[in-house]
Amino acid sequence: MNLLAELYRPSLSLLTDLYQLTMAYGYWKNGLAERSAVFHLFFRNNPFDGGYSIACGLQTAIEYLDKLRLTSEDTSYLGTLTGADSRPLFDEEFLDYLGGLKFSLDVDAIPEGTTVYPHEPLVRVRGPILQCQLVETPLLNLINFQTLIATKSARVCSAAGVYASDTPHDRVIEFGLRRAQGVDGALAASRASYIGGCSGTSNVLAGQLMGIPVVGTHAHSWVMTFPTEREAFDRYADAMPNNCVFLVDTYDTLEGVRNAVEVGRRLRQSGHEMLGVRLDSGDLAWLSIEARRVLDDGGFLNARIVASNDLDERLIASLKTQGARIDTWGVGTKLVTAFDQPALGGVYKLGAIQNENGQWQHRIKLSEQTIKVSNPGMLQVRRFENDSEHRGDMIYDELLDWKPGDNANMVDPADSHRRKRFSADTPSKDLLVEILRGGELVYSPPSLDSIRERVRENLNRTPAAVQRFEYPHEYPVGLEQGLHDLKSKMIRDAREHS
Ligand SMILES: Nc1ncnc2c1ncn2[C@@H]1O[C@H](COP(=O)(O)OP(=O)(O)OP(=O)(O)O)[C@@H](O)[C@H]1O
Ligand SMILES: O=P(O)(O)OC[C@H]1O[C@H](OP(=O)(O)OP(=O)(O)O)[C@H](O)[C@@H]1O
Ligand SMILES: O=C(O)c1cccnc1
Repeated sequence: MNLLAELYRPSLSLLTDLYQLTMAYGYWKNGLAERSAVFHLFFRNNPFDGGYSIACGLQTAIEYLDKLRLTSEDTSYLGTLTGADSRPLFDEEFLDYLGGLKFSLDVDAIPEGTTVYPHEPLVRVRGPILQCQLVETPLLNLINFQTLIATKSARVCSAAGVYASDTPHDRVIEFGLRRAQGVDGALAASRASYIGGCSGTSNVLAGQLMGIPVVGTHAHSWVMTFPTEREAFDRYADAMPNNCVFLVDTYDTLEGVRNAVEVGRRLRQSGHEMLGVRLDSGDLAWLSIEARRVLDDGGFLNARIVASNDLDERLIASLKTQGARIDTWGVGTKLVTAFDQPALGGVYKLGAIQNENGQWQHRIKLSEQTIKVSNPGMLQVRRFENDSEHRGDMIYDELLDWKPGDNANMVDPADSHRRKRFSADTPSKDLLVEILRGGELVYSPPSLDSIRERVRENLNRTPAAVQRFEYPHEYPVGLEQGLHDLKSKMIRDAREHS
């Protein structure tokens, strides 16, 4: 199933910023359109003041790249755009060139579900510079948002105990559709939330399009429709005996749990089991403890306690430490809108460009802040590990001499005095894998469930100190020594000549 193609049946090729097209025109006019370049997509800070992020959005990016070509409707529209003198922005010959363009990019990327860190290229795009430029904005759009939400989801799910071996029973359900940022925001958030560890979504279209399990209880309006809460639960049980999670807080929460127990007994007599109750207001810690007692005393030891109401990872962690007996967490607004940090600041920077003789030339973007200076080269990430944990990631340049299997010496990009060494026999692997070659897909996209499994494996191998919410330990990410030396020289040269 191709989510983007389903949602946007017409071409998505103009889903880009106009400046990508103005530059494309400039490259073409100057005879540079086919000049090879390499760009990297990366972010500079983990979201939510956290210690890690979860790569996400690649499959949607592949769907976009795979279908990429400009239709005659696209080029006709571009032909209507005019400049300050009211003349066309683009000439006909250029529009014909765009219309005939067969995208031929090489794309490498870190698979979805992998833990990733600041400065690491999540996606590397190589090929004619005009093409690299046109895909910048949509790649950022797709990867930034889904990476942000998958990271939020992983944090929420970790807090809820989804990844802990002693609480395998705990679940998080994504309830965000009603408060998400539009239709695509909601669907992309459902996908990324599922990847981050949620067990299901309330969004039925996400279920239909992507096979995400759909889950639903009932609203206060159901209870308010009937003269009494007891009658509302009875009528619901009659209608849906196989899906009974009763919302118990419309009038008096514990009275609501007692009503649920009564209706649950009646359900049992007809051969059905009440699934649980939902709490949606009040002191969720105290009410869940009391609700557990009422359910257990009533003989409903397996009935689940679902809680919702503006939850996020910090509130869930606090409720856990208060001894809350909640085992299913319904999380909406704060998950799908990434409420406390609504955007990931991923960027896309040029690393190298070929000269007219086909030789690669490194490029760098300077900044007042050293940490914001881009990394030159054709970058790859090497992850070093031991039997149980990831130990550090080294960004290296495939155009330089260092090769996998050499001793590794990496330098902290924020502080060149901080270094880390890994001997040649330390187990390690490259994180970026081949996705497209010459515009053709060479990657077998994994299922959503295997991406979820990758998140679990990666978090299991990420040090606990890196995963904690308060002042997380900084996971070591460094530049390979040769790359660090080249970058330092380029900074010195650029500053001398500016
Ligand atoms: N034990 C608790 N510790 C910390 N925060 C809690 C606890 N119980 C509930 N909360 C949170 O406190 C916030 C306020 O909840 P409360 O039900 O009092 O207000 P409300 O949502 O405005 O209620 P109502 O829906 O009845 O208007 C919610 O975000 C809720 O998740
Ligand atoms: O709080 P969130 O994390 O965003 O989770 C979704 C919320 O949406 C519903 O409330 P709403 O008041 O919209 O409808 P209701 O009448 O079903 O409670 C639900 O009861 C949750 O409280
Ligand atoms: O099924 C639910 O309980 C639900 C669905 C959407 C939003 N809030 C709750």
